[in-house]
Amino acid sequence: MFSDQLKQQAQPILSGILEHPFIQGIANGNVAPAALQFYVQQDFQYLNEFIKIYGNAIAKSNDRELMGFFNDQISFILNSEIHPHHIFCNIARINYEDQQHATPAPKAYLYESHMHRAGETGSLLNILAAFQPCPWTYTEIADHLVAQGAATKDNPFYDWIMFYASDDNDKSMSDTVFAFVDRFAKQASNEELATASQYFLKSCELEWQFWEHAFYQQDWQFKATLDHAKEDFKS
Ligand SMILES: Cc1ncc(C[n+]2csc(CCO)c2C)c(N)n1
Repeated sequence: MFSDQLKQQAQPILSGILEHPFIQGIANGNVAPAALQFYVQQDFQYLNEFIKIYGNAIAKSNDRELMGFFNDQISFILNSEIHPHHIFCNIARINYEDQQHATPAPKAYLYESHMHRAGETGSLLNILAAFQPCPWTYTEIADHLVAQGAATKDNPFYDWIMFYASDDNDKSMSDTVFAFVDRFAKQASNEELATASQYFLKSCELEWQFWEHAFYQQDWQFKATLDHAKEDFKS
């Protein structure tokens, strides 16, 4: 199946994510507050873009099942994804509302642009492939942390891990997306599959880059220039 092929192709990137110092920090309950804060600031912006991309995806969908799926994703982001953000904010001792006005940093900007670009191709296969690493890598991260015994009650990230860990009784969100991907892949040419695979793998790398830029707080070199320019237009 195409989804199995995608997972296999992405293995080196997935290993890189699981070994990333940010994820290791979650495993041992110790991540620098500055990294958590940068993550929440950037993720808030990233998820806003995600909602718009899902909205566009609904406009391209022709069946109610897919429309319902995208609708569920939007609801999930609006109503549930705030929970893991609150966990990071509590650990970093920062106020969530204060983190919601950041300028997207270069890596987040690239990831958001990549998603929009997938949308612009007009192909639901490309859109689903580009967005799949979002639920997939998070489920893999959480399940990996549970399997390595990191989800203990004394770990401050316990609730974060359990939020994303897959539930035995429930088909995970990630499996649902892979099922849609396979459905569209059946009607696709080899060339279309190759394109979708590139969208998928680049999003996987951008997931890695997202942890990386938060861990090291990588921002625009001339961020002060950007921010000063914003001030110039404030009345
Ligand atoms: C950079 C980044 N990637 C993935 C997620 C996790 N996530 C966001 S929405 C969603 C459900 C799928 O629509 C999941 C699992 C995140 N918060 N930030």
